[in-house]
Amino acid sequence: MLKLLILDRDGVINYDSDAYIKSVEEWIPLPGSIEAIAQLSKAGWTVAIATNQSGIARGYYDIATLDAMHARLRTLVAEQGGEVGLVVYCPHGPDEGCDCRKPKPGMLKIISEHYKVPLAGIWFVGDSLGDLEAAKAVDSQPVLVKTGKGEKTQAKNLPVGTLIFDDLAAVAAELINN
Ligand SMILES: O=P(O)(O)OC[C@@H](O)[C@H]1O[C@@H](OP(=O)(O)O)[C@@H](O)[C@@H](O)[C@@H]1O
Ligand SMILES: [Mg+2]
Ligand SMILES: [Zn+2]
Repeated sequence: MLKLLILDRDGVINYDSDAYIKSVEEWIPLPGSIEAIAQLSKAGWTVAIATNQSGIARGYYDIATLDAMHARLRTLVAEQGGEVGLVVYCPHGPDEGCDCRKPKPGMLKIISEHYKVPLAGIWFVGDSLGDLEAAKAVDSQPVLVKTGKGEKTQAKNLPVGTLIFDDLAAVAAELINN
């Protein structure tokens, strides 16, 4: 079966900001994250992304800008010999009642259906409680990294069984070496 790993974006792959990541220039990879994705990819993992992007609904940036951020991510990973799989985002605001905004698991379901891989036990790596709750909702494995909002999230009441790592590089090392 396909080795599928799903990542949150802001605070896991790139630095996050309480002012949102509003441009390609503000989209700055966290140390080791690009290399981690490339190494996972070269080790046979399919790396997909599920990201809330309410900044679209709030009018802080547009879809073209979001796509440019993801093109940048793909280029950087490709330069390291890896590739990025499906990127799914929720462009909606918190009050729109959509099915895709985490902590709802809609984006995880889209990725599961795209790759025909059941979500049970699939690692979903995030920095926010909503990421972990989304994983739990579909019996995936919630994985918290301490980057982004992760240290603050760690102080909250985490879903039972949540795994905790310092950063995405540590997650990659665990998956590749075990
Ligand atoms: O971590 P992912 O899902 O990749 O993306 C999070 C971002 O969409 C933004 O989500 C916002 O939450 P609200 O959407 O305003 O509740 C805030 O937390 C921002 O700081 C953050 O940049
Ligand atoms: Mg995040
Ligand atoms: Zn949505």
